[in-house]
Amino acid sequence: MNIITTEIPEVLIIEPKVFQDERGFFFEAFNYQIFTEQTGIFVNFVQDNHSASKHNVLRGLHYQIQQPQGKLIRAIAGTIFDVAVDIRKSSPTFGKWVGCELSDVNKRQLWIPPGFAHGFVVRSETAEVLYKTTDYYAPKYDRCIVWNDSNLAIDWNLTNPPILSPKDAAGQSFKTADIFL
Ligand SMILES: Cc1cn([C@H]2C[C@H](O)[C@@H](COP(=O)(O)OP(=O)(O)O[C@H]3O[C@H](C)C(=O)[C@H](O)[C@H]3O)O2)c(=O)[nH]c1=O
Repeated sequence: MNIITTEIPEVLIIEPKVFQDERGFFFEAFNYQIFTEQTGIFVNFVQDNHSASKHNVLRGLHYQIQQPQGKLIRAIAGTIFDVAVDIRKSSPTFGKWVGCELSDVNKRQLWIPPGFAHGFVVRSETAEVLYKTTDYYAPKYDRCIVWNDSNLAIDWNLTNPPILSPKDAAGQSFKTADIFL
């Protein structure tokens, strides 16, 4: 497993060791012992999520005001641009974002600890995303920061306006977001 650091020290890009042969490929998508030994992060994933999206769908930026979720994200089909925003008020990188292309080709994963807003946009025709979370879904604590917030100024590199859920289209601005972290 290869670990690539990002401009936010706690957000990591993980490249699994992939075994290719004439049949195809195999890799361990998650191994607790290797993950903790190589990252020094002790995680307890309690939920596996799976979403499928069309081209140019943008999901996010979501965060939780209580029971914040850490996430280990990967695309098992297609390509997404995955973004993490540091919303930890005490953090030296508060308000900073990092993005990474995740795809079924690069098989990269993104580790985003609790305390971040998360979102992604689909760059391929369709994409299927799997992600593990360190806490359970709690809709009453779910919040959304609007994807194109001018203070965050995330470069989604879009050619057309994204397809959003009504919830995401009505997201808060970063400045008015009720960030508790
Ligand atoms: C997230 C979630 C959703 N749901 C139900 C609630 C809705 O009826 C339906 C769709 O939910 P939502 O529109 O919130 O799904 P996404 O827009 O993909 O939200 C996710 O997208 C961004 C990228 C994230 O990082 C979060 O994991 C999550 O907020 O699934 C559940 O039953 N359990 C869950 O854990």
